[in-house]
Amino acid sequence: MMTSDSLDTAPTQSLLTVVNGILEESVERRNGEIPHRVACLLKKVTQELERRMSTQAEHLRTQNNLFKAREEKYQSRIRVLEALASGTKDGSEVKKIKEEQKKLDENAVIRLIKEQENKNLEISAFKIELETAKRTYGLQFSQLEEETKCAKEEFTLKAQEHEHQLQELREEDKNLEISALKHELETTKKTYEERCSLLEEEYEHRLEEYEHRLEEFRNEAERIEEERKKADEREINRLMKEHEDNKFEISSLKEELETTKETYEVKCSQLEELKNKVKELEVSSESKYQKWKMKMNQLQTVVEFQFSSLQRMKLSWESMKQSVVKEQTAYAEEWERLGANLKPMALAAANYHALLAENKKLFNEIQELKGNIRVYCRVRPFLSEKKEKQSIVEHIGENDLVVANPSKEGKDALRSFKFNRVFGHATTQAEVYSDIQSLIRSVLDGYNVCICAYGQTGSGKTYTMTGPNGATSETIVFFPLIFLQSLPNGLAVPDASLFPVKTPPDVLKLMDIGLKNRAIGATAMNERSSRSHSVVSIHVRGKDSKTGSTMVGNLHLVDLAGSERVDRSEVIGDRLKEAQHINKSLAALGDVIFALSQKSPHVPYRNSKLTQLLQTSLGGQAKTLMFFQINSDVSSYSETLSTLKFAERVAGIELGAARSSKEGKDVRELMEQVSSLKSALLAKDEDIERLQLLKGSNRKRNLIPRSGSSKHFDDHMHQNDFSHQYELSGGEIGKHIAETSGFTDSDFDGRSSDLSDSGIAPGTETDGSENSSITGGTKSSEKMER
Ligand SMILES: Nc1ncnc2c1ncn2[C@@H]1O[C@H](COP(=O)(O)OP(=O)(O)OP(=O)(O)O)[C@@H](O)[C@H]1O
Repeated sequence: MMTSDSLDTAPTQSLLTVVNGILEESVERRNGEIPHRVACLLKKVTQELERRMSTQAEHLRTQNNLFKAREEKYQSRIRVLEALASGTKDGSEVKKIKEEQKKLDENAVIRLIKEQENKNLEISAFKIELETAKRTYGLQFSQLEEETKCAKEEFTLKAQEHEHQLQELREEDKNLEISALKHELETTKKTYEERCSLLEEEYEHRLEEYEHRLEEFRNEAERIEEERKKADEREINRLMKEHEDNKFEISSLKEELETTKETYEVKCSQLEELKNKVKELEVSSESKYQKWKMKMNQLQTVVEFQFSSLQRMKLSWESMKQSVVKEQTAYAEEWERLGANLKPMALAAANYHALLAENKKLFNEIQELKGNIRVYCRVRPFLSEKKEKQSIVEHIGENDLVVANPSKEGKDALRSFKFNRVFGHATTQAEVYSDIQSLIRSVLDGYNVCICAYGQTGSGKTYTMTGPNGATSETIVFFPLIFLQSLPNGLAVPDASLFPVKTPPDVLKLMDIGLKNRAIGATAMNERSSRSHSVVSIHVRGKDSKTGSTMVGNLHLVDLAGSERVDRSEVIGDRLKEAQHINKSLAALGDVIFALSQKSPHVPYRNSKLTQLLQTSLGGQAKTLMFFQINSDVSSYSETLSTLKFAERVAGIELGAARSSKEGKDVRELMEQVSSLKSALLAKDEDIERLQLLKGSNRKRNLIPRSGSSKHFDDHMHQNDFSHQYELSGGEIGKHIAETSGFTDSDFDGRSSDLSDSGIAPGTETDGSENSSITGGTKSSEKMER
């Protein structure tokens, strides 16, 4: 391998020698009259060249060191790879990489040598050019020297000649001649000096040319050096990058090699294990083969035995087949019989739903006969802006709902209520109407019907009674009333007006006027809170042209003002007064309901105009339906609970069967029949009493006087009747009242024991109820009659 010193510094050295030669010559020339300036210039050039030469030598030494270091690294890498390759069977790959790397390195070195050679050629060309210039300059210089020498010799000869002539003239006319000679000498001297200056000028010119060319050489050398520097840098960068890549590749290869080595070792150990296992298996298979052979023999005996038993089974299967055929025919016959039996059952199942519907109808009829106020509960949906609110209503069934106390947890928090009907959040006005239309139509049959809405403020009473935008034929629940006629009535409400109506739109128009006149105000709980009760009474009178019977029916639509806690509705001033009035009248309604549910002899109807107005609906023979409206948001829990408790109490009121005002021929006949039956029954009762008394007189001494026996029997019946009533409705409801109004358990038990002591037969109860439905009277009124 060539060292960079011997390779790169040689042309610079030769250039320096040339320059030194020029310098020496210049110094010699200086002695022989070469100007001092040229010597200085040459010295400067030499110094510059020396400096550059040393810089280049330094640069080359650094590069050489770099190359050496790189070569050493490659060598060590190769050594590592060789070591790795010798340690594994896959060394061939590493060798291949090593060879590739070596080739790449060699190519790089060859390319560098080529570049170096090219640059050497360039430098030697410069050297030759410089030599030629030097030679030309030397020739010119020697020419000039020759010329100067000739001129000098000529000058010496001429001087000698003039000296000789001067000697001669000295003798003749020494002074004249001397002056002429002096003049000639001066002229010659002048010419010589002129020639000298010309030569000097030429020399200067040549020197300038030389300097210029030297400058050019210098620039060229700089350019070449710059290019070379750049090329070197590029090469170094590339090699560095390559080196980095190789380093990375080698490390990844090393890792791969490590993992391969590990896997190879694991595989080797596994192979060893497998080999051992194969050996073991070989040993065991031999013994197994012997065992299998034995088993085969055994199996053969078993198979032979099985075959013989199979033959036996075949025979028995044949006999079984025959018996199965017999069974199948019997089964088919049985199936046909079953089909015939199933038909009526299927028919019965088809009628089941119809029966269910009928059942419901009958239940409603019984309800009507019992005369309970119908209690409906409707849950108002969350208004759009409060959709995210938590609901206290846990369950809504057709007839029941469960509310949860938000301050309690678990089962203790839940409380269930049963009503005639419960309407959930999604119930529409149309659905409500379809449920109550038969009730409303009964107005046309001469019944008094009262529909009343009760609930806390903002719970949807007005919505239920009139629809979302007041009374319109699309939304109002009660619109399909037909053939309405007004009937004058002395109303207890002052300033109440009575208008004749003929068609449903007439009614709607009046209701609309009434709604507009109704006091409405905004409270914290309802933007359009009704601040008064609204009662719309529709009086209907009709006549059956066929039978000649007449009927008079009343429909009361009562939209109560909201019950409210003034602290929650945040009312003040007039609103507060309104709220107090509203609450007072509602409290009066509560008192009436309480008295009725307890069958109190005095019912305080006269405590408020509202209860006075509703007297015929609550205590008379009307059909009454009360909507209890509730809000299901958590903040309304206490109001909702008290509304539901109140509703529960209302459900316990027995009004007796509603009585129609229709009185036709058939009804009159029926009434007559009933009264004759009643008198017959009374005669029979007296007979029984008499017989009982006779029987008793035989056993006891103290005879009961005949005049008091009837009264005692009446009392007995009275007691039975009361107990019967209590059992039908009071027992169940009594419990609720006990919870809501401080009715104690002992009271309740006492009444229950009355009931058990009475010993009334179930037949008597049935007789009693049939009686009341025929006469249309209530149970209490029946008692009075007796
Ligand atoms: N079933 C329902 N579906 C949709 N919105 C309802 C329903 N019930 C009530 N609302 C709405 O709730 C708000 C309060 O209803 P409404 O005015 O009928 O209550 P209210 O019980 O009559 O109140 P107040 O006793 O204060 O007069 C109204 O905006 C009404 O439209």
